[in-house]
Amino acid sequence: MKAFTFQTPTNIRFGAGASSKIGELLKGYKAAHVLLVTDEKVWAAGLTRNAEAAIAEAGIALTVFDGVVVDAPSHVIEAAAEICRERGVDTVVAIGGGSALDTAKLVAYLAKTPDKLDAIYGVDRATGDRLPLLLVPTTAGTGSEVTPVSIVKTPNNEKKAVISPRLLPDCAILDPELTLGLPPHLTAQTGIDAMAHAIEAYTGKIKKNPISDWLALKALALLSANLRKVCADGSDLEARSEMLLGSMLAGMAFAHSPVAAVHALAYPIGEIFHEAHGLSVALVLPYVLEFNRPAAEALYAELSDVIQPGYRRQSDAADAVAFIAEIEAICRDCGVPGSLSAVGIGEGDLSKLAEDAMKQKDRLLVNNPRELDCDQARAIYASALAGRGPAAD
Ligand SMILES: NC(=O)c1ccc[n+]([C@@H]2O[C@H](COP(=O)([O-])OP(=O)(O)OC[C@H]3O[C@@H](n4cnc5c(N)ncnc54)[C@H](O)[C@@H]3O)[C@@H](O)[C@H]2O)c1
Ligand SMILES: CCCCCCO
Repeated sequence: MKAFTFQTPTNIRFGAGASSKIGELLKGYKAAHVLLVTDEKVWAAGLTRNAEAAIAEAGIALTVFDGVVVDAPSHVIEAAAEICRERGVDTVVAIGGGSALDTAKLVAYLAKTPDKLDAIYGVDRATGDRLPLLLVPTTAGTGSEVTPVSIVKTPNNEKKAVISPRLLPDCAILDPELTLGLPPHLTAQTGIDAMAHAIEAYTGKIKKNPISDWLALKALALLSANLRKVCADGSDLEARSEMLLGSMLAGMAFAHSPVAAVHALAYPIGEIFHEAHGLSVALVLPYVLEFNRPAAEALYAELSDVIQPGYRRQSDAADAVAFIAEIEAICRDCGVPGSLSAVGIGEGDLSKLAEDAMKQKDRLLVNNPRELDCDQARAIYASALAGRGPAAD
């Protein structure tokens, strides 16, 4: 068996109402002044209320930073880190989606180690200390609460990654009650992003390992069994719980066997057309899988009865086709638009999208089960523009 390493937060608290118990946890981290990182919508929805009450009950000072902006722009991260330094914050808590979690990870780091963000983009370049960090996801989701990754939007609208074990939190608190109010379109997009994490981790060419495989398989089983349910009825707490667990397991999986072409082709849609990350992923997912199929047939076949428990295995070829058809059906059933045209993308945009996707060659595309060049990336976008149906070869 190939050698591998595995790293994940040591402290995970999972359960309905878990965020209400954050006060005792913070006392354990000797917190005296907490910065709560969230965004206006999450705050206005009352999702931080229980945590704020618990922090007050514990006699801990609190500064609320509700300035998180989607895709974690660098200037927001730097501003919040400055607030920490100015006000003597000693602990960072985030309650929100991936944008809030990614913001908080770097706020906790930069508040303690005043690096320049430009100096720490990439792998293992953030080597300093950070403030104690607790992450509470409200989408299911990016899995950012258990990954060593923060994705940052730079001033020139590029998405850059800081990848360092320093970004893993001291504690991940998963409270499914906080996801109950996630609207159906966000539920679908974030759930499909989580499925893409599991699929790409499972087919990762370089770092796939037995633990990332087990995590990806369990994640995919949980996510595919519950996504339609929570899109139809967001009040289903058990289904929401399984989605949150699935997205966390998918995060752990891709943290060790990184994502690939689905994400490489999704990023430019977010950067150029400012579409939400999850939607960008969902718009290209079936088409990238179809492109990969010749090289990933056996692996996709292994996933065919994971996402459809009643599916009877036939042959790798047939099972891989069935797997992609079911992913396509999940996207369709959960309301994902069937064409890139739904977000204003036209034929004239495809070359630029493909050129930008190729910028992820060294970080993401290297993990893809099938090599792809710029022309093939453009052809995949063309298939995604043409809409539901077979993609490019
Ligand atoms: N660090 C990682 O490992 C990792 C992995 C994947 C994606 N990401 C990044 O995460 C970001 C996407 O995160 P996301 O998909 O969770 O969305 P998000 O954090 O950008 O939030 C999207 C919207 O959903 C709202 N929202 C969040 N939770 C809600 C709730 N429970 N009820 C109602 N509204 C709610 C937010 O207010 C926001 O308006 C992107 O920047 C992406 O690059 C990071
Ligand atoms: C290694 C880069 C991780 C990307 C996270 C998914 O957007």
